[in-house]
Amino acid sequence: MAVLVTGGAGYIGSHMVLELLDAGESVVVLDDLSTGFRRAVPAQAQFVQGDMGDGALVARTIAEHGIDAIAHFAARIVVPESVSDPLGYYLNNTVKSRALLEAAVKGGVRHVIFSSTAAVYGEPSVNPVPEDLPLEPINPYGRSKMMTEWMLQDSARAYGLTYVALRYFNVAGADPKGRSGQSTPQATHLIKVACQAALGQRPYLDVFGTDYPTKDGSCVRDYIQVSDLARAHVLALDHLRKGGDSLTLNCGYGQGYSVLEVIDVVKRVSGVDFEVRLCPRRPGDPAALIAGADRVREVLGWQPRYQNLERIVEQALAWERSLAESEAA
Ligand SMILES: NC(=O)c1ccc[n+]([C@@H]2O[C@H](COP(=O)([O-])OP(=O)(O)OC[C@H]3O[C@@H](n4cnc5c(N)ncnc54)[C@H](O)[C@@H]3O)[C@@H](O)[C@H]2O)c1
Ligand SMILES: O=c1ccn([C@@H]2O[C@H](COP(=O)(O)OP(=O)(O)O[C@H]3O[C@H](CO)[C@@H](O)[C@H](O)[C@H]3O)[C@@H](O)[C@H]2O)c(=O)[nH]1
Repeated sequence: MAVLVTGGAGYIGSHMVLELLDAGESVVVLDDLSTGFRRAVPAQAQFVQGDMGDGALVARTIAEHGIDAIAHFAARIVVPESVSDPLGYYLNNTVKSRALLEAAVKGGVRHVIFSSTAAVYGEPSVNPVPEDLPLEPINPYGRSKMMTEWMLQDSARAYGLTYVALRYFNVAGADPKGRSGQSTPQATHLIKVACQAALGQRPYLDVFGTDYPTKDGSCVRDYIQVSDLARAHVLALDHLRKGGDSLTLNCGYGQGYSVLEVIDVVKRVSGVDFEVRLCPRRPGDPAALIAGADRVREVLGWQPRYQNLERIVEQALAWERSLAESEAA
């Protein structure tokens, strides 16, 4: 038995690969390296370079490696890009997920763990957001993910596979042992960008919006540490392999931090008072997104290990330093 990790050369997928290897699993990574990195895949994992939409390649990979479960991370993930290129997003995230699922069903794969997102909720009417809130995504990225959730639901009913859809809130930090982290040079994620500003790799940091109806006017988000998140996937896989039902679970800590609070923590932890510019709102940003986070703990017995923003920022800073050192070498 082996687990196929699509997008395993990317930020979150590479942490899942580490978590699976640490748990003694056989791992095969399928990644087209469009935003991922070959060096992010550890030597103990098998690597197949290719497109998850290539049904013949996926079928061959499933058969050759005896795949019983797929952890499906591969996607395009930049919300504003999905607004300017919706068909590109529906192709990669929805149409190619359909091809992957078809090959999985035909190849007898029993379980799928899917990377969904808080973006399926759009502008939620309540916070913390419960999983059963009606889905009203406000951009093509969120819709492309919602449709894949629907395909999974329908496929589970029709073909008997089981799945866990995990709706991530804001993912941050890096492997505590320094083996992986967020490597995308043009990443737009707040904690990454703030760490780059602290290390002098960016001249300043923009705060997008200071007039939101929140505690200090900036947006509030629930930041979950990436290895904690990967651990939830491993528990989800155990749950399915033991015969558990299909599930949809939020992944967050249930704790919100404003953009200005995050910046304060990055300044304090780094000891650098970098320049911050107050800017107009960024289109498409909901004011607040906090996970209703009880279900994942109750159903999977998930216990976070790194629920501490200072610690998450320390990991992100350490990773940025190591990236800078490896680029300089
Ligand atoms: N980063 C976040 O805060 C966040 C939040 C919610 C959900 N997610 C979801 O988590 C998953 C992983 O995101 P990430 O932050 O690690 O992004 P990432 O860009 O680092 O990783 C995506 C990986 O998928 C690969 N890929 C893309 N299209 C592919 C294709 N057609 N075939 C094969 N490989 C392909 C890329 O090369 C990359 O390695 C995505 O599904 C994303 O939607 C991320
Ligand atoms: O330079 C920056 C970058 C971000 N922000 C703000 O910081 C917050 C968080 O932004 P970001 O880190 O870009 O994450 P989100 O836009 O919240 O989206 C993330 O979290 C979503 C789920 O909550 C996922 O679906 C997305 O893939 C993932 O990028 C938002 O209010 C941004 O406006 C700034 O003010 N300045």
